[in-house]
Amino acid sequence: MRADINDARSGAAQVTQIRGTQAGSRRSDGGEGTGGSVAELGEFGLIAAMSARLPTGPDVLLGPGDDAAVISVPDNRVVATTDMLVEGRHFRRDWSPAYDVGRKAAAQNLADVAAMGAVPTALLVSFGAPPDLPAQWALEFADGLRDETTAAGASVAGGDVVASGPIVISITALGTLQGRAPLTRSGARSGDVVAVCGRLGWSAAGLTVLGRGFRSPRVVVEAHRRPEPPYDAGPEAAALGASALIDVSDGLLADLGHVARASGVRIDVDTSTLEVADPLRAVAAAINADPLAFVLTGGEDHALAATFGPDVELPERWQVVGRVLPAQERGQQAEGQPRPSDEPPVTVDGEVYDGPAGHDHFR
Ligand SMILES: Nc1ncnc2c1ncn2[C@@H]1O[C@H](COP(=O)(O)OP(=O)(O)OP(=O)(O)O)[C@@H](O)[C@H]1O
Ligand SMILES: Cc1ncc(C[n+]2csc(CCOP(=O)(O)O)c2C)c(N)n1
Ligand SMILES: [Mg+2]
Repeated sequence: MRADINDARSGAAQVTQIRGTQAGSRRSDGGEGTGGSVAELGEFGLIAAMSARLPTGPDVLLGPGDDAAVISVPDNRVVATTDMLVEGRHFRRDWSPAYDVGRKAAAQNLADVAAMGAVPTALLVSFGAPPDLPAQWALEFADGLRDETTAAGASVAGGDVVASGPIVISITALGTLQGRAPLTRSGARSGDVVAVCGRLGWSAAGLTVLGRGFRSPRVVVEAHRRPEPPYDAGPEAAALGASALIDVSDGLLADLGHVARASGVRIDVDTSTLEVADPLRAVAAAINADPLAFVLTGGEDHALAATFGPDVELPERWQVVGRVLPAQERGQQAEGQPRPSDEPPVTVDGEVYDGPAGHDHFR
């Protein structure tokens, strides 16, 4: 067993060596960053150029270069999640630089690991690109991936490249629970409070601005291009004894809906507790909309939303925004009323929210 690990470790060192050599030769023969397309780089040139820019840390025993990676599993369990980004659906090349798409692609996946109360260890990155994509785009994308992954303390263990129509990115993130129990969506209990750590509505406001052909307020455009999930708040929530946890990717109401349904409870959000930052107000005013809609239903900021028992003392960055209520009893329903399972599981100031709760890819 020990010997295997040692073999794998020495293998990883060799791979690093090979990657360094390949990247070096690419650079010296002008294949990288000279304005050529990914087709000119070729499949293996692209892999070499991208992987030379990506980080491998101690959990990756064998990184890019072989048929598969070998990653250590410190506590005998691995947290695994996968997410896609499709050009035109999740990002536009004229709205976001490649570097930011790399950061966002990593962030979206790393946040899902954090949302289990876990710490990310490694990413596997699949990248589909049209052959005429400038190689520089792919390399800057890799730089963004590298920086976000490193900031979260993880590595890129491998991936795949393929020719595609629009750019398609599929990332699998792995993580470790470090001996803790996973924080699922199903543990919320009536009497708990709902608390959020991170920004809400900023990315949606940025998307609105970009969609109307503007580039300001700059802070919301930046927030849309480059989310900043509070990764360490996931394990923190676990340590505080949270009962459920989720990242807000589709919208607060939509994602709290997942928690409420999985837990068999209702949740009421108290809008008086929600911070509506000035840039969100400015965007809403410009389009004659309600800025609260950004906060309640905007996705892609990847804040973490948790439920905690009422007696848990929360650090300042966790803002209590609502409470968990018992599921409505069937017996209380008047005849002809919708069955409890049809009731929206999340209300806003005690009322059913009038409008979509968040993003739905197929609606
Ligand atoms: N094609 C699929 N096959 C199997 N399971 C799937 C598939 N698509 C989604 N799931 C599962 O459904 C659950 C919800 O998926 P979803 O992509 O909505 O995740 P999310 O965490 O809610 O969103 P996000 O990834 O944006 O944070 C996850 O557990 C996911 O693994
Ligand atoms: C060009 C463009 N159009 C629309 C959006 C908005 N958007 C796309 S996916 C998503 C929810 C999370 O997705 P997933 O569930 O896949 O993680 C949102 C809010 C965007 N980012 N870019
Ligand atoms: Mg999620």
